[in-house]
Amino acid sequence: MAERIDQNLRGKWSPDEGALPLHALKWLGGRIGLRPQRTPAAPGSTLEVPASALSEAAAEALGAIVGVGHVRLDRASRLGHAGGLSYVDLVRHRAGGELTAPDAVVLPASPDQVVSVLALCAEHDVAVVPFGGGTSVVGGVAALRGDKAAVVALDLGRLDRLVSVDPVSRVAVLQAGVTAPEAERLLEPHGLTVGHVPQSYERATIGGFAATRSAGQASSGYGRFEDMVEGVRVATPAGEWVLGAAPASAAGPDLKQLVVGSEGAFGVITEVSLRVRPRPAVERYEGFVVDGWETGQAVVRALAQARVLADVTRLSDEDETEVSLALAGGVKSAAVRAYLKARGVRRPCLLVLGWHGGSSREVLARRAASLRLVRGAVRLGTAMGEAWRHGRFNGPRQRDVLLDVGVCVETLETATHWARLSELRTAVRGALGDALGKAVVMCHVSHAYETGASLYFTVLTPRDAHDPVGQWKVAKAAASEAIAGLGTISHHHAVGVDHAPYLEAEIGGLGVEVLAAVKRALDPTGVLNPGKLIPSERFRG
Ligand SMILES: Cc1cc2nc3c(=O)[nH]c(=O)nc-3n(C[C@H](O)[C@H](O)[C@H](O)COP(=O)(O)OP(=O)(O)OC[C@H]3O[C@@H](n4cnc5c(N)ncnc54)[C@H](O)[C@@H]3O)c2cc1C
Repeated sequence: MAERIDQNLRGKWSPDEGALPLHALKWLGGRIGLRPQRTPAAPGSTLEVPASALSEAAAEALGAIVGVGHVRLDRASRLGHAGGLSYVDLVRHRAGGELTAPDAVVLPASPDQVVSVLALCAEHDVAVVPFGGGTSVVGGVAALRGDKAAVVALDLGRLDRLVSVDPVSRVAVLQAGVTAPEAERLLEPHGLTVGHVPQSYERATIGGFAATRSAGQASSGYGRFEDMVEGVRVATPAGEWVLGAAPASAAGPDLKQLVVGSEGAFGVITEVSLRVRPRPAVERYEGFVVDGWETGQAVVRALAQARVLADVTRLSDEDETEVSLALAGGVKSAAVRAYLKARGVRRPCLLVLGWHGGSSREVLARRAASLRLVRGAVRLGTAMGEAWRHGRFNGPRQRDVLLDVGVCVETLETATHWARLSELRTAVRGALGDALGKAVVMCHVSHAYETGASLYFTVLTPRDAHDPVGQWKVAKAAASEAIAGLGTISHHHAVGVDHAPYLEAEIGGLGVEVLAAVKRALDPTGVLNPGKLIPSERFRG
């Protein structure tokens, strides 16, 4: 667990050294006019961390609950919990902007300890930022104190157990701090899987997924994370709350769904009861290319509406397909381009489909049902599908090396109904292009529903060396304005700080009031995650 507290990993995703290949640098030079600049990944000693504002009395009392060694006031621990992993967070850790560190890091070892910590923090006027994997990209773990005297990061890494497995009902209870790979490792002997595979898989936690309504790459087959949540155990300053007595219930509104997505503002999720599935014996991934975005989205819509989506269904637009081929480089991508040209595909859009099942027969039957609707596509076979699977977690590493050479590289996401999907995509691309000038704006659909789909954008542009944070903030605001009214401000990254100003436009003033009222009931003095989810001015503790 201790290795998770590593400030060096706040400036990049992984400690592995890597460099951008020459062909990719050349391509970026031509496409966005990049002139490479060096950015240190972890300047370490140059970052300023002010003296801790946590009172001695509070630190001692916290130590009495969690153990003295588990209240950390040292610089490395505090820097290791200063913010999440958005582009702006990474830039700040590379000394490109102001960084706010918590006054201390507190590591409870049990749900009961979390309840006691919250009561104590309320008594000592200390804000609490629940911290899972710290992979938030919307400011969800920013160390904001609001109107409190101090702020601590509540690292849930010691809540790392598989509590129980009910193989008959296919329900497993996991503690909140269990990371996704660890959850799979713990469930493997039972022949079970969670099936939640976001790109942040390697570092994010079960509690974080529940707190943000996360969606993984296989959401078409396994569902979004909230679909998997059977129950939650939550610590709040008002006491413990346990929800989820049955798989379905008409006992009033579904209160567990009020906790799921509450981003640490209502309580700290300490255990999650999850619907789990048998581990697939067979997984088959294939690549296809369709001609143009409109054709591609019509195919995905047809699959969704006929309810024959593959477990992984991912459509890249022309720009994303071009970048994938350009950055991959080599003989193979040149051969693919030549082949597509020969087949008359003018605007290649890559479609990756992946089916899971208990046997080859089952997988092939599901594949056949899907492929009946994938008309007019060029098949690139399992090699292309497997290449995608092999590189499915490479995004954050590629981001590290792009950052190293001075690229502003960030993502944002939304969702809307099919009838508006293209309008929304055009609006966001236009807003980002206008704000950033020479930029590549890529887009893909990776979560599809009968009535609509998500859109996920990745932006590459030369970084403004003088004000990298301001450069992205302007672009992000422009994109958020474009989204408002056409789609949701977040399909799966959550609200955090970044999207809080846009929440009211989506859920209405009454909606914000309802959230504030729930917070008042569970967290009357407002110690939990100030400034996240509910804008501070709308909540008075
Ligand atoms: C490179 C990269 C790729 C990503 N890809 C995806 C993706 O494919 N799909 C996706 O959905 N998201 C993705 N994300 C976003 C992020 O990984 C998710 O939001 C994830 O669910 C956060 O989990 P975490 O454990 O890191 O939570 P954290 O970042 O630690 O916390 C997220 C929020 O939840 C709160 N919180 C954390 N744990 C608890 C708890 N136990 N109780 C109450 N509140 C808590 C925090 O205070 C914070 O507000 C990505 C992020 C990165 C950096």
